[in-house]
Parts: sequence; C-alpha cells; structure tokens
Amino acid sequence: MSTPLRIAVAGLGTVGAGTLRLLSENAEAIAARAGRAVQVTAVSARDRTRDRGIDLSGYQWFDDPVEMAARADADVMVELIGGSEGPAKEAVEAALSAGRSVVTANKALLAHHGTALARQAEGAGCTIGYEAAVAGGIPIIKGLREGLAGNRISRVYGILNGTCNYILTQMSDGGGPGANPIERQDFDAVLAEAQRLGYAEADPGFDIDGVDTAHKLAILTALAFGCEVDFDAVYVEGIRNVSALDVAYAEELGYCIKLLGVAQQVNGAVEQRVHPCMVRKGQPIASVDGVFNAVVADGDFVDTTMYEGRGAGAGPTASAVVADLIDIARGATLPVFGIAASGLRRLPTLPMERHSCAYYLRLLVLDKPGVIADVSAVLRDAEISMESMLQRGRAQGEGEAVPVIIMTHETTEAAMQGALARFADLEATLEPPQLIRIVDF
Ligand SMILES: NC(=O)C1=CN([C@@H]2O[C@H](COP(=O)(O)OP(=O)(O)OC[C@H]3O[C@@H](n4cnc5c(N)ncnc54)[C@H](O)[C@@H]3O)[C@@H](O)[C@H]2O)C=CC1
Ligand SMILES: N[C@@H](CC=O)C(=O)O
Ligand code: NA
Repeated sequence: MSTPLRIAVAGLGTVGAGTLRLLSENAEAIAARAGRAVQVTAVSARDRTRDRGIDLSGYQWFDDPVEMAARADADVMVELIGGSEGPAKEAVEAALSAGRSVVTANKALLAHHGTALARQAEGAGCTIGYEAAVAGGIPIIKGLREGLAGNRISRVYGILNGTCNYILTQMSDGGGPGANPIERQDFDAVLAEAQRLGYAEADPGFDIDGVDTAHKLAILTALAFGCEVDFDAVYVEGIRNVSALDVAYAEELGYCIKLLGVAQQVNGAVEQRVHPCMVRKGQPIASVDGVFNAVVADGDFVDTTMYEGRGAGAGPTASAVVADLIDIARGATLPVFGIAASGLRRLPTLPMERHSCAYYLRLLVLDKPGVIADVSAVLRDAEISMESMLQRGRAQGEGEAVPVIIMTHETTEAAMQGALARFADLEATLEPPQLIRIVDF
C-alpha cells in the first residue's frame, strides 16, 4: 500500500471528535477504499486538557490552528472550528498557501468567502472538500457535482437545518408516538435539547434565524448553477415567530410547517430565499422530520431527485468529512464548485418583491362587528383573492381577541407587503399579522 494521507485536524468539538472516532473505528475499511491509510498527525483545539474520550497522545499538538495549517507534517488540513472569519478562515488560507488541500464543515466560511477560497485552492493545485458543510451526512455535494453533472439544474431546495426541523417537529404532533405538542413557552427547552445533541451552531441564533440555512443555500446555488457564491443575495427569515398556534392551524388545514431554502433560475436571474413554508401533507418533503434534512434538485434530463438523511450531529457530519478525505487520498481534485472557479458566473438576483405564491395569514383581531369586513377590504384593495377564512369560536366577550386565519390565492410579495402594512393600521388588529408562504411543490 502507498504512503498514508497525513491529516491535521483543527477543532475537536462535536464534529472534530466524531471524525477522529470514525477514522479510528473504520480505519481498515477507509484504507481499503482510499488505497492507503488516512492518518491523523496533528490536532489543534482551544483546550488541550479537556477529556474528549479520545487518546490524543500520538498526535502533534498545536495551540494555534493557523500555525498548524502552515507547519504541520500533513497533506490535508481539516477545519472543524467554525465561523466565517478569524482562526478558521486564517487556517484555511494558510493551508492552501502551503499547498495543502482542505476539508471543512464550515458553511459560514464558504458562504462568505467560497469563491475566493475556491480560486486560491485551484490556483495552488489543491481542492476544498465541504460535503459536511451542507445537509450533514447527505452526499448532496457529490450528488450535484458528480451524479447530476450532465444536467442543467433549474431548481434546488430543501430542509437544510437539522436544529430547526427538530424544533418544528417537536412543536407538531410528529414528535414521536405519544408525544405532546410542545407549547410556545417550551421553544427554548427544545432548542436546549438540540444543543445537547450537538445539532446547533455555537450561536444557535444562526439556526433559528435562518442564517445557517442561507449559508448552505448559497453554497448549493453556486454548485447547481455554476455561479459565484452570493450569500448577500439570499432573502432570509427564520422560525423565531412560528407559534404552536400556527403549527396547529397548519395541521388542521392539511399542511406542516418547514423551514426551506429555495434557489431557482427564473429567466436568467437567480432567486434565493429562506423562510418558513406551509408544505402540503403527502408531499415527500413534508414527512422529513426531526434532525433529518432533505434536498430536492430538478435537472433537465434526470427530472426531480430527492436526497434525505441526517443533517447534523457527530456521526453523520463525520461521515461526510471522511468521504472527502477518501476522495483526496484517491487523488481526486475536482473543481470546488463543479466548474473552474475562474469560470463561475455572476448572475443577476431576482428580488423577493417579485416572488409570487399563496399565503397563510394569522391575524389577532378584536371580536366585534365589522372587523371581518375591514380585513376583507384590505385584501380586496390589494387585489388579493382569499381562498378561505377560518375563525374558531368566539372570544369570551365582545371586544376580546380572536385569531383569524386566511389562506389566499397566489399573489405577489409586493401586494402582500402592502396589505400587511394596511392591516397594521386597522384599529382592531392587535399584533403584526403572521405570514407563512405556501409552497406548491
Ligand atoms: N454540529 C454539527 O452537527 C455540524 C457542524 N457543522 C460545522 O462544523 C464546524 C464545527 O462544529 P461543531 O463541532 O459543532 O462545533 P464545536 O463548538 O463543538 O467545536 C468547535 C471546536 O473548535 C475549537 N476551536 C474554537 N476556536 C478555536 C481556536 N481559536 N483554535 C483552535 N481551536 C478552536 C473548539 O475548541 C472546539 O474543539 C462548524 O463550522 C459547524 O458549523 C457542520 C455540520 C454539522
Ligand atoms: N446547526 C446545523 C448543523 C449542521 O449543519 C443544523 O442544525 O443543521
Ligand atoms: Na452533505
């Protein structure tokens, strides 16, 4: 067998420790597939003394991951620290400058600097493996870059954040047999559980505010459409305002709520958006629950394809990291985003105001005569047609608050934003309306 592939690992948290465990437990199978051993030679983390249940004594220790990236006795640097700036970015740049390929799980870094780093890597004859950065253990980077390489991709979308999908699932009846719907006040408890399970980002705001999904979507967009990574072009809304009431109404109406990232080409422009969606039950993506992710890609020859698996956690993410290492050990140096980085196009962005779809609206209004007529008038004036309206029961007394649920027919985002502003002006409207877009796929 040929000489081992020597790797230096920066970051020994959930993913780093998982990667070391996988490399050790499956060493024989990995070596057989890679054609040579994959051997850790150096490691770096913030705390040398922390008990991770792994013996680090055989590895060279570096306090500074940037120094390790530049000087370690290694062929590949594995970056599992996280963050779009600071030590993660500096370490990746240092490794590429030293002519070492990089494997990373860091979607924030690639969303912000993916194009520049791909250029640096390809200029140095290296590559960047980032299977772990998008949809955890699902081989979606490989799927798009290799499996669908012959197709023109028109749309890619999916559930890209395990933490949010876990929270939304727990908030619905789908939390498992006998599970109780979790009330709004328990949102923090569900999030804490996702953190304990190693799913959440260091700052979980990145998960629940949709930023992590947007990072992953920006990467998928570049790969699917052969364009530069443009995180700033992604429209982003998270799940912070989704309430148990919305989840319950969605169920009653035959939907479930999912945080989706959607990228599509529309007349030469690219639309990238992340927001909670009402997905009709029975759609394949509606039954993807818990920490699972799913990605759907539409190609002109292959038609629709869907990929599903665990999107977060030590094992699935380590699985993706190690797959990239095996590719590099085999000598594969594919262009980072599927075509040479110098050829990535800059495509125009389709602004969110131009998006059109049907909407779910939840208003909290005073229960008094004339309110429904006022609400209907706002929609009429905005030329939005209503598909249905739901008001359950009555408040305890006239003048008290009741939720009103409206499902609209398809309309534009611009018309809907105009209507929302008018609703806010109505005397009987007690809080800003909740809006969730209904998807038809
Ligand atoms: N946890 C998950 O399920 C997934 C995480 N990721 C990504 O993987 C990366 C790592 O995530 P986790 O393992 O969850 O994070 P973590 O917080 O568990 O681990 C981070 C590690 O980086 C080390 N670190 C931080 N600053 C450092 C510095 N200045 N020098 C050296 N080491 C430093 C910490 O000591 C720790 O060992 C992030 O980019 C994250 O977005 C990607 C997919 C799934
Ligand atoms: N925090 C992320 C981790 C994987 O990318 C998630 O919950 O999906
Ligand atoms: Na993946």
